[in-house]
Amino acid sequence: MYDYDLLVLGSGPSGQKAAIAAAKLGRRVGLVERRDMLGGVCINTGTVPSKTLREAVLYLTGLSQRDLYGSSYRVKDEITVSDLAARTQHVINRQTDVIRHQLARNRVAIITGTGRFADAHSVWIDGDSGRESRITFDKAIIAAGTRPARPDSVDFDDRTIVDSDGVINLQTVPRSMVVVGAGVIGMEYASMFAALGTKVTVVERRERMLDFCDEEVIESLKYHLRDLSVTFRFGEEVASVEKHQTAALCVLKSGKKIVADTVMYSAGRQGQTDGLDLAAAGLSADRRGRIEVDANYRTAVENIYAVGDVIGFPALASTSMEQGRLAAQHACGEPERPMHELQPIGIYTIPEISFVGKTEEELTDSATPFEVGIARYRELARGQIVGDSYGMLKLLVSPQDRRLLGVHVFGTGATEIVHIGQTVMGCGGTVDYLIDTVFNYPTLAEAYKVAALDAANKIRNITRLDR
Ligand SMILES: Cc1cc2nc3c(=O)[nH]c(=O)nc-3n(C[C@H](O)[C@H](O)[C@H](O)COP(=O)(O)OP(=O)(O)OC[C@H]3O[C@@H](n4cnc5c(N)ncnc54)[C@H](O)[C@@H]3O)c2cc1C
Ligand SMILES: NC(=O)c1ccc[n+]([C@@H]2O[C@H](COP(=O)([O-])OP(=O)(O)OC[C@H]3O[C@@H](n4cnc5c(N)ncnc54)[C@H](O)[C@@H]3O)[C@@H](O)[C@H]2O)c1
Repeated sequence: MYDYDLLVLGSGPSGQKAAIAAAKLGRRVGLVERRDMLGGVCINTGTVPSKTLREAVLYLTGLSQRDLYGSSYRVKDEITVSDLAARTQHVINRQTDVIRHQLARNRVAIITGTGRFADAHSVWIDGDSGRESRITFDKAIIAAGTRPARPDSVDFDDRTIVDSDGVINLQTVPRSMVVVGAGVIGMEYASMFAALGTKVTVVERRERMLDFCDEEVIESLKYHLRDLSVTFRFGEEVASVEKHQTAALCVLKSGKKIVADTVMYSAGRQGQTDGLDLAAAGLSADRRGRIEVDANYRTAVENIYAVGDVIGFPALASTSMEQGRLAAQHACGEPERPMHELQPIGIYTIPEISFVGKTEEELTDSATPFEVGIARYRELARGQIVGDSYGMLKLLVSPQDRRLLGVHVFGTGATEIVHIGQTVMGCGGTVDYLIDTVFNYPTLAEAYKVAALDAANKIRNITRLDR
């Protein structure tokens, strides 16, 4: 008999949910994780620390209250790294505790150490004691996640030249910072440091940033960040980053040089598969360390699954959890429904962005007619109360069957209220539901009614002429 019915490698969102789902189905489950990494990248270095840091920044800088109390309003004048770190560490500790208890009460055995395949039914565990132990399993789920990519041309020292793991351990709030890569990670941190008063320069190889989002929303984000003194260098590639005595020097391919106290390199991530000895199990990974899977998250080896960031796009905590649960259900022979195709995106820049469904650009490219309905927070009582004068909600509506095709939100609570639109869309609802329903007042959710009426009015005007 095998030691475990199911062995999960990695305790990030996908690994946790996989382990608990299998345990609920009565399987004997083991979960392998390195020391001090319970909860994965998500809890320890990625999602949760960055989102906690953002809350601390928003609170201490008083940024979100300045519309109400004036541009000099601050909760604390000199914000130190320890002010920020205290809150982050508190949340990490609490969340780690929650995960440990959840796993324990579901009788998932936590095996501390680094796993690598011995063959397709066993792994070696290196538990730091100098001796490896061997564990056997019937089925395995690889949930090993990713780490920041670290090119040789960048002189990382984890003090002045950091990646997104190192940025949460900076010793001081830098006066100036270059952010390499305007992806989600780059833009979230660029927002936070700009809010703290750091002079941020963002260097991005492409001509645009976050091009999967609504263009108007990204224009608004750029406007807000420029207002916080952020400089954008689009269409520019970083050739190398050099460490000097007191600062770092960023050399661009165009010949430009930028000096900054800190450089944060956030230009992509790499699957953590190099230490797994995949070949021993009959598996392989691509150049970026990713493992290929089928629609059931099964790898090329029948009893081994892979989930989360290690399988690539969309590489989000939100989707990873679902992948883990679904893979475990499949591995346990339990019937399951596929993940709903409508998946939200939440980007925690300052201000935040969230959307679900199509963008205007996608609809135009596919020659799908749509009408736009807009609500501006400054016209909502709740928008005035919270002091958000820039927020907006945009609905993309089909003039043919009146269904919602996309929901785009920018500003306070965007990542929360997007789910109202997602639910309507997911249940096949139309703009008429939003018109006919009653919303609490005063709320930001009321934006849905305002935008729905706006879209319906425009559709009516066109239909009248078009008869
Ligand atoms: C800065 C940042 C911010 C982010 N913000 C968001 C966000 O706001 N929303 C969102 O949805 N997503 C966000 N993400 C993405 C999110 O963190 C990931 O999608 C998610 O953590 C992936 O989960 P996972 O299950 O693949 O494992 P991960 O969280 O990547 O964890 C993998 C774990 O596997 C362990 N492991 C690896 N190899 C082995 C081995 N051989 N033996 C034992 N253990 C091993 C590692 O130690 C690690 O703990 C962010 C990511 C970063 C970096
Ligand atoms: N809120 C969220 O959901 C959230 C937050 C953070 C991260 N994440 C996830 O984490 C993953 C990684 O994010 P990321 O931002 O590191 O990667 P990314 O690949 O999305 O972005 C990297 C950016 O860097 C640019 N780039 C690459 N090399 C460059 C160079 N030499 N010079 C200038 N620009 C360069 C690329 O063009 C790209 O735009 C993503 O999958 C993302 O979805 C999600």
